[in-house]
Amino acid sequence: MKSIYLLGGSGSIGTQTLAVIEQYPNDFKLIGISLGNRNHASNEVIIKTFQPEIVVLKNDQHLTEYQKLAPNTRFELGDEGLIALATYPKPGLLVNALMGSVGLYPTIKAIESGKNIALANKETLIMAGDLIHQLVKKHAVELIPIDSEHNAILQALLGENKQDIQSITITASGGSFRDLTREQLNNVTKGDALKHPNWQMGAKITIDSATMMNKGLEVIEAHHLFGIPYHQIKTVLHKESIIHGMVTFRDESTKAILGYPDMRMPILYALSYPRHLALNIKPLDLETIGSLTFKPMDYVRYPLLALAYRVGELGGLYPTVMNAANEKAVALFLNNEISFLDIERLVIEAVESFKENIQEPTLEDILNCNQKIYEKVGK
Ligand SMILES: NC(=O)C1=CN([C@@H]2O[C@H](COP(=O)(O)OP(=O)(O)OC[C@H]3O[C@@H](n4cnc5c(N)ncnc54)[C@H](OP(=O)(O)O)[C@@H]3O)[C@@H](O)[C@H]2O)C=CC1
Ligand SMILES: CC(=O)[C@@H](O)[C@H](O)COP(=O)(O)O
Ligand SMILES: [Mn+2]
Repeated sequence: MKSIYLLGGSGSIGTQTLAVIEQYPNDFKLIGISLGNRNHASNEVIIKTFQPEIVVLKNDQHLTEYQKLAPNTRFELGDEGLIALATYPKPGLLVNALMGSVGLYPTIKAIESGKNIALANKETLIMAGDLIHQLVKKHAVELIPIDSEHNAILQALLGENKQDIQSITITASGGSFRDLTREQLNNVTKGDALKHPNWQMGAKITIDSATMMNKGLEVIEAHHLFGIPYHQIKTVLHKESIIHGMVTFRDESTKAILGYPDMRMPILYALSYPRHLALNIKPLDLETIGSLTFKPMDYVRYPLLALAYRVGELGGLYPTVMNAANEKAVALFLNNEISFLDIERLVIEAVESFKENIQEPTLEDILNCNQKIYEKVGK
């Protein structure tokens, strides 16, 4: 029985992780969970059903009601609560399904407390990939990506020798505006942007997918997860999202991992790694799919992807600047304060005007930079 801790249990990845855990009551036990504010009724069901040892809430709004549902549960609040969960003194696997830069510090504390990590929160690696890499080594824990492309590449790399890799390829759906020109992007709405063609995801990543920032973040994420130089990390437009990731070896043979766009698959693999357990979903039917299509990535149409490669190469605090500017710009867009194209304008401006790089930043440098940029962007 594997003990599971879940940060961000009320979100898209969080609720799908709970669905996977429920399917395997003899393999996984939920020990701790953090829940947000978005759905009180659903929080009640989760607390009552799983009776976790520790529950972290954003605030005390419904605390007494929740306490009645789980009298033996320890309840904690806010950012300190996230750390209490990450450092809970029992081993296990921590699934980080928080959205945004808030995910970094709890990941670090969980690694320091010896927990294995199943990481959906890609922002952690964008901001502090080098530090995380060092800590994972020092504390001898596993870091397993949940992000679908990286989870696929992890599978394709099993049993392979790193020296044999020629390149890795991350597929991109193109997002909600993939059929529009840049001119047409002037008139798009938030409602349109939130309609991803293939995946049901939280609002922030759905917007990142529409701007192609998501692919940019994923390129940097892949660099840190697999230790592959940027020039060996490729992206390709693949509108079906059936192939998630590929590895090409130096003899040109290529391994690809396929599956319908359903995050329960990479989530279960991260929980059961390196085993594949059965999952009760629609079987992959290539005869019905018929054909898969690919188009070269267009860096003029998607300038944030080009920026991400540059920022990744620059290193230091640059990825944190790009990530913080993007997180703030997307929040402003979702709050109807800026237009869709303002997102990329604000991110590019933040990176271009940044002059205080530190090549090997400490955690404190990273957190300070993140906060400073977040506060500045859009002012
Ligand atoms: N959704 C997907 O299919 C995929 C997501 N990812 C990555 O996984 C991560 C999570 O994405 P997703 O599930 O879509 O996001 P959601 O917005 O659906 O969920 C995020 C979760 O984090 C919580 N949260 C957000 N901010 C805070 C905070 N300050 N303090 C405490 N809790 C907080 C939310 O609480 P609340 O309920 O209050 O909102 C919610 O539980 C992101 O990094 C994303 O890029 C990667 C691949 C696929
Ligand atoms: C499900 C997942 O991993 C997302 O990160 C996905 O990749 C988003 O789709 P895009 O290919 O449109 O970015
Ligand atoms: Mn992805």
